[in-house]
Amino acid sequence: MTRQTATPELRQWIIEQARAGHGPEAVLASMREAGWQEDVAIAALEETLSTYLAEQGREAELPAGSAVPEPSLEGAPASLEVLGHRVAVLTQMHLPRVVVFGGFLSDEECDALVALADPRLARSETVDNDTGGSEVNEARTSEGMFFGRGESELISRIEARIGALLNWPVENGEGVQVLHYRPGAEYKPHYDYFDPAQPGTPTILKRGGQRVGTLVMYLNTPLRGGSTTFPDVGLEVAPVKGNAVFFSYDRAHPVTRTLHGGAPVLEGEKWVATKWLRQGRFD
Ligand SMILES: O=C(O)CCC(=O)C(=O)O
Ligand SMILES: [Fe+2]
Repeated sequence: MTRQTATPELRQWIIEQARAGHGPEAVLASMREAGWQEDVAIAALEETLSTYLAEQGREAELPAGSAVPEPSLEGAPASLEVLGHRVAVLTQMHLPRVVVFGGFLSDEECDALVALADPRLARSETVDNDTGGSEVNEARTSEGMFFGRGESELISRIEARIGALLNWPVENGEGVQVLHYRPGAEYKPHYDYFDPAQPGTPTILKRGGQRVGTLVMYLNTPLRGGSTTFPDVGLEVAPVKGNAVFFSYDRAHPVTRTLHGGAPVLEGEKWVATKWLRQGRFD
C-alpha cells in the first residue's frame, strides 16, 4: 500500500468541518470512509486544527482596527494637487503603511517654521505613560516645541494641506511639533500610538482617542545621518528638506509594524515638524 500525504484540499475540508461544528471523531470517521489511512488522517487533523486555532487566537487577541488617514492614491498618480500645492508621491509601502511625499512644504515654509520654532525650543518631552503628563526622555535627545493648532496663517495653511492630503479632519490633529536634533542626537525606535498597557493611557485617550497616523516633515537636509528608520522592515527614509513621510497604524499593536525612529544625526543638524493624527477631535 502506498503512503498517502495530506493535500491542501484535505486541510481545507478539515477546517470546513470544524467550522460546521463537527467534532474530531466524526471528521476522522469520514476521512477513513473516504479512504484515508488512519495515521495520515490523524496527523493531518492535528496539524491543520492546531495551526487554524493558533491563527484564530492571534486574530481574537488583536484590538479592533480603526479608520486611518490615507492619501488618495487610486490610479497611482505621480503627484497630487493639494489646495493649490503640488506634492509628489515618491515611495509607498503597504505593511507598514508608509508613503513618502516630495515637496510637501516649500523651502520658504520650512525656513519659516524653523525660525518660529527656534526661540521656543526646550529639551523634548514625551508623554509620561504612568501619569499622562510629560517628561524628559533619554530616548529622545532632540529639543522640541509645539505650535498651537491654527496659531498663525502659516500653521493653518500647513494643517489644511495635511488634512486635504491625508483625508483627515484638521480638528483630529495635535498641534505641529518641531524637533531639532544636533549632531549625535537621535530618537530611538518607538511606536507613536499610546501603549494600551500603560496606566496613564486611558487619561490620554479621553482627548481625541488614539493616534492613528503620523506625518514627519523634513525642514532641512542634514549632511549625514538622521534618516527616519522602520527597523521591522529595514526601511530608511532620507530626510530631505520639504519632503515628508506619512505612516498610519489602525490599532495600537506591533502588527502595524510601525516601529520607527530618528537615526543619529552624523553631521550637520536635523529639523523636523511632526503632525500626529487622532481618531477623533483633539480639542
Ligand atoms: O525624526 C524623525 O525622523 C522621527 C520623528 C518621530 O518619530 C516622531 O516625531 O514621532
Ligand atoms: Fe515617532
